Amino acid sequence: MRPTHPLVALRQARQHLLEFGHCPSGMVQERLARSWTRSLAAGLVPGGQPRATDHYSSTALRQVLDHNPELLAHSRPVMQYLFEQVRHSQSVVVLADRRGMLMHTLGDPHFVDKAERVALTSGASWHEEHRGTNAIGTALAECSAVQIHGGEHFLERNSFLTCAASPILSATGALLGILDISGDYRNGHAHTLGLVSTAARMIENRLLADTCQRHIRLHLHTEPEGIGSVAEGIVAVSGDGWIVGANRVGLAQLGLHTGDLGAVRLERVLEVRLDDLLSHHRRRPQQPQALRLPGGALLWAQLQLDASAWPGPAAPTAARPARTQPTAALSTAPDALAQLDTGDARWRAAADKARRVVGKPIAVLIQGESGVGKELFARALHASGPRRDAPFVAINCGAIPENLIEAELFGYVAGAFTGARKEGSPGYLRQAHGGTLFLDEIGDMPLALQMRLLRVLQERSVTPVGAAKAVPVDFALVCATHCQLLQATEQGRFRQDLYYRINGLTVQLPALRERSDFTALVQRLLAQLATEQDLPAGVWVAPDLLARLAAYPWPGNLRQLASVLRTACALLADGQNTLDWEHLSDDVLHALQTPAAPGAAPARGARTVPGAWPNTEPPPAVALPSSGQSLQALSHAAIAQALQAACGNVSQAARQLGISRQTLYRKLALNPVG
Ligand SMILES: Nc1ncnc2c1ncn2[C@@H]1O[C@H](COP(=O)(O)OP(=O)(O)OP(=O)(O)O)[C@@H](O)[C@H]1O
Repeated sequence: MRPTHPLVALRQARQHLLEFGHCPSGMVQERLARSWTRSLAAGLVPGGQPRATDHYSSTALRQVLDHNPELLAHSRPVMQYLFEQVRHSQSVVVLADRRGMLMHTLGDPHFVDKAERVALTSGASWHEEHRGTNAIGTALAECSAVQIHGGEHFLERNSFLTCAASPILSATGALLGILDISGDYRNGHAHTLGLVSTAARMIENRLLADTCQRHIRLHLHTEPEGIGSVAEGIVAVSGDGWIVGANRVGLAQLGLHTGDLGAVRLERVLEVRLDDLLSHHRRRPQQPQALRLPGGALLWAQLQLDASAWPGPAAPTAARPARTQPTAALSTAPDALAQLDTGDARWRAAADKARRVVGKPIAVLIQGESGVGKELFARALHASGPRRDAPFVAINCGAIPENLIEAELFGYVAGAFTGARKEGSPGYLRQAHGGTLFLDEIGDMPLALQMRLLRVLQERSVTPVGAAKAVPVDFALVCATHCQLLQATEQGRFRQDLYYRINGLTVQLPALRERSDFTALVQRLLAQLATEQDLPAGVWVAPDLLARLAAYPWPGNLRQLASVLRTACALLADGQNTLDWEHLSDDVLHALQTPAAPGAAPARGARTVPGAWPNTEPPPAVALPSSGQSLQALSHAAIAQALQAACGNVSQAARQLGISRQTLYRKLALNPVG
């Protein structure tokens, strides 16, 4: 909204702020008062210049562009459309990333010169810390649409501007960036905020359709004619009925918060079963269906399914014969893997590959560092397949003492050995009959047992210890390892014949530092923790801390991240919902407060948030590696920091890193810390 307070009131409020450090209430909008106070606290002076670190290098800009391909791709056409609407009004249309760095601008040539003078150009930071109150920075800080007009800007040099900005959110509610229109304040119009907010909604809807293409999408509106308009709600539902994504309207229509995503089933919020929705859609794909909210209100819904993800007659555009994908299979097919999908392309490629062999007699080998989620992936694979109602039996081959592993795996008959249970034991392999056997850390299995396991897999039967007869077994086999098994076979530590038997299909899960969906993962973990710790929904991480977490190399991967967030949630005071530095334990603080070397670029393939740590803390005791060093070096530095923070206590350091003591010893054996 264009401000209604007169210029005089604005001047008096600013004077009061400078003299007393706060704005008198009622003089200016609360949101503006908060933003001015933040600007003052950042050390800015109204008549002064922006902070020295207000412009990123071209390398940093390139990295930000590389990290946001989907946001850019979906924003560009909308920005072009927006630009056509404001073409002759001396304005620029701007897209900024989630830290306020300008990624793309489209400007009226008459205004571009002026805009460039105040750095409304790619690479400039419009974070409040750098430029004080401004629409981009304030929309980021408040996570809501904002219009800042003329003298409301904190820095006087920006007071010739009028700017309207709106956040762009992901399908899971994570802040992705800011869309803004900035122009000469004399041409300011109250409608600009509505225009920019609508354009941001258009981008969000395109992004949602893209990231949730494997899911069933419900397009919702109170009028059937409203479906397909920018005012529609969109809700993404997994194959087994969980609401996994939504736009803001969709959340509001169903009375949900972003924290509910992934934690609430569709039938809890709409009086309908997913099967019924699908069967209506199969019969009349173009016709919206009327649904009731629990309170009785009516909502119209139309389903959208992607032909590639939902082949068969249910997809309106699918041309496959019904026989290739029976109708019943569509309505019952659960996709537990899709529920774990938070948008990383490498993870998704691994899941897509694995999905194709579910239900087939092909053993899957999951490779990846400790804590990347191999077991969770295996469980989801099991839950997605035809054996999902039978047991999933997980065994950590590295955790069972060598002298017990044979009996534990193959079972034993009564009195087979001293100390054996009187009634004998069927063993894990037989317990998995009909279901899935998950052998974790398969690389740690002793050589002698590898031979016996190979025989079981070849003969599909198991002979318990002390028994004379073999018992038939039938299970799907999924193995996992943190080491390169092929290398272990070359070194004679792992049997080659077993390697080929368990490796029908290998999938490699990316390390957390290599993933591009850090914010979405944090959101997912927080939603789970909110349920686990009975916290109110909507816990989030302060942007600065989030940026710092995103830049940390996470040697313990998701396990470590989950553990840090769990502790932080537990430290939240009543009524607090923002996780910040005060909610971290000291060892984590120490590790995170080690800033990257100035201008340091991450190693190839690493996910980074360039310039994420503008306020450098005291210099590190153990410096992180600088530009060009490998991921191993980053991980090694994090281990060194953790050990230093724990005064050499390996158990404590392992806990902080979120890895087992065994794994830490193994890492230290390979790469000792001085
Ligand atoms: N997609 C995910 N969403 C939420 N939490 C996850 C996800 N993946 C992993 N985690 C968290 O990370 C922890 C470790 O996951 P998991 O045990 O599957 O990893 P792993 O790779 O099998 O580890 P290890 O190699 O040490 O056995 C889990 O307990 C869970 O807290």
